[in-house]
Amino acid sequence: MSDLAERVTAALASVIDPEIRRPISELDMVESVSVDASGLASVAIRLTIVGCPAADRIERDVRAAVTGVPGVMGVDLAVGVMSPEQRQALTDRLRGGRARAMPFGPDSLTRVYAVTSGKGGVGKSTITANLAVALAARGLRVGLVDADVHGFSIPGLLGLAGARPTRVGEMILPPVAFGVKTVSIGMFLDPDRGQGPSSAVAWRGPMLHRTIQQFLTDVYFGDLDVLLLDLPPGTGDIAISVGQLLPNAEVIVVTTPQAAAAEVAVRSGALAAQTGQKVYGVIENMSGELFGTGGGARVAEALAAPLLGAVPVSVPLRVGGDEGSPVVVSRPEDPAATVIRDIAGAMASRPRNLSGLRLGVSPS
Ligand SMILES: Nc1ncnc2c1ncn2[C@@H]1O[C@H](COP(=O)(O)OP(=O)(O)OP(=O)(O)O)[C@@H](O)[C@H]1O
Repeated sequence: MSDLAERVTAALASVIDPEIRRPISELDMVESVSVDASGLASVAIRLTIVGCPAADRIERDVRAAVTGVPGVMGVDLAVGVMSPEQRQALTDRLRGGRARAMPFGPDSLTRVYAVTSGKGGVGKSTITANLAVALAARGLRVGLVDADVHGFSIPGLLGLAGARPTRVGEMILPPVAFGVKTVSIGMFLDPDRGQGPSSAVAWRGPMLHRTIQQFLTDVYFGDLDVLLLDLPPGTGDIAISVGQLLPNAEVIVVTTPQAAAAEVAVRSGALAAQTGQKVYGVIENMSGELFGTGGGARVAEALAAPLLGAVPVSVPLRVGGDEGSPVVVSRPEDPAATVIRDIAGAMASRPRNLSGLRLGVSPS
């Protein structure tokens, strides 16, 4: 290969597949590169699937990268598609040669947080989405699984309403918003077959268990620093499934300040202990004049866990959710955003998960 062709190949390493988030050169997507005497670069790339939604972007980025190499006078770009065998080889490689297995078990370095609440409407999904975005804004690699079958509010909160994951073979590539790789049961419902959020409520035990397991196994998150799960409120099947599938997950309990809410929140936090999970902490939401304060502290005390913060009632937080523009990035100075960013700061400062390497030293 000529020097110039080598430089073109090196430049292609700067083109990142926007879904898989790795350089296309690492993904076997660069088929061939040559440069003729006149400086015309002929580049052939192959996309993972036909109709790849990222195709335009990849093409544009390839052209820009190649044109930017000094000495290149023009680009002749051929775009093809991987064969099923090539695709299989790629998905095998992305999995690190492992068989289909759940990558977030006890020996993974990813910190897994399951966010739960005693009842609906306390702002659990809003807090989870903002925490995820705040963590990603700090440079962490963040995944978010919306397992709230009664709500599916995460896609809307992140501006991903209507987004669909891309499938590469049996691998599912999650849409990314605000740096957060996001997957929701809502993304797999087929409205043409009458499936929608209301029909999903009828899903019970085994099917939900399989779905969560599939999310955790088949969705390609890559190496994550943090995985957040938005659980349905209460102590239902999903919470139990997550407890079984991810005994290493730490639980975050969201509650409002009122006594009744606090009581049920304690119950959902206590479930964590039964499945061997730890409660990382409690977040009081909608704290302040309107609803009072104290629920969070009571729940924290009952669960022997810290109160991570009290998020005040905030119009920008709600509006940001309605508009799919999380307040932690759109209005970071908002008081609710500040509290959530502080909680994310504390989470981000924890080392990677070393629960597999317990030293027998209690932190308290
Ligand atoms: N601190 C807050 N200030 C003002 N509005 C808030 C606050 N937190 C959440 N909300 C609003 O409360 C409503 C419920 O929030 P959200 O959907 O996040 O609750 P949830 O606990 O996840 O509910 P469910 O589990 O039933 O889906 C939303 O309209 C949201 O914008």
